[in-house]
Amino acid sequence: MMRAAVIQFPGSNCDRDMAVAIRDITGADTSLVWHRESVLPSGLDLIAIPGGFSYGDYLRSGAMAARSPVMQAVIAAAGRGVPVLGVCNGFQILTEAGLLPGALMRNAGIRFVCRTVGLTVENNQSMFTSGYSAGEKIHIPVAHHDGNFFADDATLDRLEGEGRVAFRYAEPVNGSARNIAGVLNDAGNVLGMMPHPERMIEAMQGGSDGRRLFEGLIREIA
Ligand SMILES: NC(=O)CC[C@H](N)C(=O)O
Repeated sequence: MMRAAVIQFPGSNCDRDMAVAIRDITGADTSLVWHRESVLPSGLDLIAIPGGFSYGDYLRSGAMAARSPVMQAVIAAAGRGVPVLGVCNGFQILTEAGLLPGALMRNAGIRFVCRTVGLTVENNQSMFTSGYSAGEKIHIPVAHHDGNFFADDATLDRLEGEGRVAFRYAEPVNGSARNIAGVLNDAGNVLGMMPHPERMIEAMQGGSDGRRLFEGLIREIA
């Protein structure tokens, strides 16, 4: 059976939603792991870093969480090829931990943005995006004040050239460079994205475009 872990930090608030999505869609044996742990459950097939307001977003969103003991284990697992999915605050934590390039700055419009946005699937060849077709337009909610992705032009060119832009906003949402909403690491086993796929897994939530990320992932991992 597939095994997954969802990491919890003080101030995480999407941890249970993420665990429910993973359990319901993939059937994985999913544990919640507190940030003070320095050892992860063995044999993990997926690590999820959920959304929220770790450490109250003080200093910079994700900066303190990135220095939690558990992140050393997450970095080691990512290095071994274990898939790591970071959503929203999770994306911020992954950039702060150096697992993904760039930074998430304050939204260009200063305000918190909380609404369902259109995304285009830029690369459907990754283990996280194989449930979509290339160029497909999907709808997934965002809820953040620091979603404005920044990287220097050389890094952005490299990300685009290597197919590491997984998702792009269909229209400007937060000032993100080149409307980037989600990026992959070099090896393709780490994805960070600001939109919340775990909040769009059944009709009751307004759609199921997020569900297909997890469905694609289970097929890739199984
Ligand atoms: N939903 C979230 O994960 C919020 C992320 C972060 N605290 C922000 O507002 O930018």
